[in-house]
Amino acid sequence: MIGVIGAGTWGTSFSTVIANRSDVMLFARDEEVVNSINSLHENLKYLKGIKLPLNVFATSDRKLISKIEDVVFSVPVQSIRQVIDDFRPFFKESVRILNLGKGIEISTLKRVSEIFKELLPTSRYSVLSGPNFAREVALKEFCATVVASEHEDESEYWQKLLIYPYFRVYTTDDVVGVEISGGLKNVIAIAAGVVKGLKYGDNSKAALITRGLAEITRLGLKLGARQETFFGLSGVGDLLLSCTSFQSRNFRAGVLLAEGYSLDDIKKRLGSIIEGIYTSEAAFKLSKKLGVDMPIAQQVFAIINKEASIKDAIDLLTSRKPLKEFY
Ligand SMILES: NC(=O)C1=CN([C@@H]2O[C@H](COP(=O)(O)OP(=O)(O)OC[C@H]3O[C@@H](n4cnc5c(N)ncnc54)[C@H](O)[C@@H]3O)[C@@H](O)[C@H]2O)C=CC1
Ligand SMILES: O=C(CO)COP(=O)(O)O
Repeated sequence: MIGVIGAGTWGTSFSTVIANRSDVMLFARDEEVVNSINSLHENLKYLKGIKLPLNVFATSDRKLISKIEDVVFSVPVQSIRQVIDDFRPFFKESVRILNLGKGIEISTLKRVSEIFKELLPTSRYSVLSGPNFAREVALKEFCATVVASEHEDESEYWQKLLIYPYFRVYTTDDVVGVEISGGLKNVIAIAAGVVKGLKYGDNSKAALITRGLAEITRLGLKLGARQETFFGLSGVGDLLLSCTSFQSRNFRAGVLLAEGYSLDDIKKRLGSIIEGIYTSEAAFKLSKKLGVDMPIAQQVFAIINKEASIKDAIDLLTSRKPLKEFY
């Protein structure tokens, strides 16, 4: 039995992948979600219209995690600290963790691996990230993804468990690179949505994605990541996906910002987490702290923080001083 904490869109969809090889216990905090999964085999709140395999069960009883060795975390990054705390009394000491969340904690500027190291130092941590829209995965459309762990046997454990003809899993030991690329792509996806909402052309879109990748890579390298990771599935793969598709909530949030909707309205309309809103603040703070030039992320945060209008932000980005392409 594998445990999945967070029965939102991705946690529910990901359970269908695990269910190819193992029973799944989904931990939800919302009784309505528990009941709909157990009685209808469908998560009506987060993944309506998708029938779940019969070996996916749900519960709100945290104590049941004490019987489980392998735990997948699929909760928004700003809530992870709280959720670890809630479950901590019940975890096995050497619990194996696979994190699916994409982002950076604003209050500490920590990546998720660092939060786990702080709160559950004896756990065995891996992170999975890549171009994987939840609904397409649940529909078993082919995709690829990457699992990163500092310990090869851990990433290979998850690879063996999850890989399936429609779900191709690669491994790497570059945890920093996968966490930074997966988290930061959401910020650039908001900017890409703004560009789309303003009806800019395809040249603008390509420029934004490429320069977005350049600044994500600069931050990653400063934190010790490897350059090649940014050309991989969690890097350019997920960035392309999220910057070009209305399936991305971050992209849609950007479109709605450009159309003049307030942040509160956008959150209500989309109804599930828009990680880039929060990661833009963490990126802004990290870029200042580390002295890394991240002009697009900084302007996304300025728009979200109401320090700049969209017009001001674009004026500032397009009138920057001439630069070498890589610096
Ligand atoms: N939806 C997608 O296609 C993908 C999402 N992700 C990432 O996975 C993470 C989760 O995303 P989604 O499932 O889409 O979000 P969601 O908004 O659909 O679901 C979030 C889930 O976390 C739970 N949650 C939130 N705060 C909590 C708290 N304090 N305590 C307990 N539970 C809490 C919610 O009840 C809900 O079940 C995000 O970091 C997202 O970027 C990654 C790949 C694909
Ligand atoms: O991370 C994702 C796909 O890989 C999901 O993107 P959004 O959070 O923008 O919907």
